[in-house]
Amino acid sequence: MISPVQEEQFLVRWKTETRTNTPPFSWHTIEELVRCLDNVQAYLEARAKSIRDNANTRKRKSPDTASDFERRASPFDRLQLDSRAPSASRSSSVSSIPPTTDDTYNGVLDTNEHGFIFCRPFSGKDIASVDVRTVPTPEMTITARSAKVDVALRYIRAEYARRLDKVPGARIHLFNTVDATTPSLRFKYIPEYVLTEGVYRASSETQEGCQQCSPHMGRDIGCEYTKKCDCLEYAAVDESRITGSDPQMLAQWNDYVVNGGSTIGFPKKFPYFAEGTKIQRTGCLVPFYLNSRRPIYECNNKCNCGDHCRNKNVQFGRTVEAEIFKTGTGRGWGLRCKEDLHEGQFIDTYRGEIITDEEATRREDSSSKAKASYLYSLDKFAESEGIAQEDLYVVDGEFMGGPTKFINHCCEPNCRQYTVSYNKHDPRVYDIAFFACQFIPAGEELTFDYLDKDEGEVIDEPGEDAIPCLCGAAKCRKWLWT
Ligand SMILES: C[S@@+](CC[C@H](N)C(=O)[O-])C[C@H]1O[C@@H](n2cnc3c(N)ncnc32)[C@H](O)[C@@H]1O
Repeated sequence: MISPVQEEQFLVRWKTETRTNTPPFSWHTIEELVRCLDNVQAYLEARAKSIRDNANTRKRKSPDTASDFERRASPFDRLQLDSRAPSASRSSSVSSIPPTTDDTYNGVLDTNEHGFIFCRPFSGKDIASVDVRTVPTPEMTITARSAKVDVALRYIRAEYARRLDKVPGARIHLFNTVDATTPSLRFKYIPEYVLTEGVYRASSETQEGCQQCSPHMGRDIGCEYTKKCDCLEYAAVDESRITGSDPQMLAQWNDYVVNGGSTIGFPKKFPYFAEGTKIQRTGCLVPFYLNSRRPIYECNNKCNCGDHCRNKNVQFGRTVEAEIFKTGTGRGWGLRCKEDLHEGQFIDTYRGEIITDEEATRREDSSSKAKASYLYSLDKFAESEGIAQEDLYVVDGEFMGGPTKFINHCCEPNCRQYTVSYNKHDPRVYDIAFFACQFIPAGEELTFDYLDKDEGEVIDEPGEDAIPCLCGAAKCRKWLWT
């Protein structure tokens, strides 16, 4: 089912028996359109064919346009249809409609609490008139009557900017000197994950806070005695602090190395610099975590250490201003920050709908290969906790999420994503957080490696439909993923 968070409406222009300049229009939800899916499908296929037939005489759109991403966002791809559902070939033909030409918009309509923003069902003359009895709001009528493409694009830009203004945290800007397009309005900015059907977080009762710590344990940094902090129970052991000066601990450690068991009581590695220098900034990830794949366990609101504990960071969200910008290099939109970022600095989390593995497979099967770039499997603890593949959850950030959805891939990236957990007893729901893995000057595009393999891990040969990589790095692998 489509999430009801943002209901989309579609303007249908009805075909009449006789040609008319004032064809009847009416507004419908996708559920209503499904009832006449065969007609809609026939229309889309006819339209696709007509665009294909005319392709030679039309200006070819570069792949660096919004329509490429709009196309993938076909609501039909997201419909869970019952046994009368169209075949796979039907949904793939819907999602493979060629891009519209410059003077058209794909007719997707977005509604919000203020009413309708834009409509333009197809190329040709402006919509001459709309039957106001079938249009839900006066704003929609006015906009529909005056929806020239350039006007519409400005409406869309203004609406997108309005939505960005409402996103909590440091401001997000939109910048495009390449063309008049705006990222799709079919995207809802959400501050937290949205849990969909069949997805459950561990109950908050399972969340423990550290009880032996206090806000002031000498250095005013919260959980500074990492041997004591319960939140760091599963964190990496700081072996450099296990020495012969404490023979009992050394013996326990040697026993642990041979026999395994709990690491409670050993000193742990604190994830962030608690006190800074010019290079090692307070709050930035320490090199051990920066260069490893170890999960980061942050303190939480059940802890005794208080709000200012330095082991709380990602949970407070983005603090740097970000800018979504059109790359102009065939990679669509990208993301950058408006200030310098230090090595190990937290940028933002990845947000989206959390869906079951089964639902992720369904969405992948009914979408293009590029869909994979929005799906993150929450599988960090699968092996250690023995969680079967089908029981894992996946984050889908394509239609709901945050600005990190715009971070492009680079084979020599400047950011990396890390696992951050606030509830060590919940191995299926945790945060994916982006940190700068080197100094990043203001304005430089943020990138990470979509494959993110461990060093030495073998990467499969690219398949026939591998997406070519345009990162331009000296060591570019030439494709995004296999
Ligand atoms: C998660 S999205 C990133 C944001 C995207 N550029 C946009 O405009 O919405 C991933 C998609 O961006 C494009 N992309 C990202 N990195 C790329 C690269 N290095 N080369 C080519 N395309 C890239 C691909 O279309 C990919 O499927």
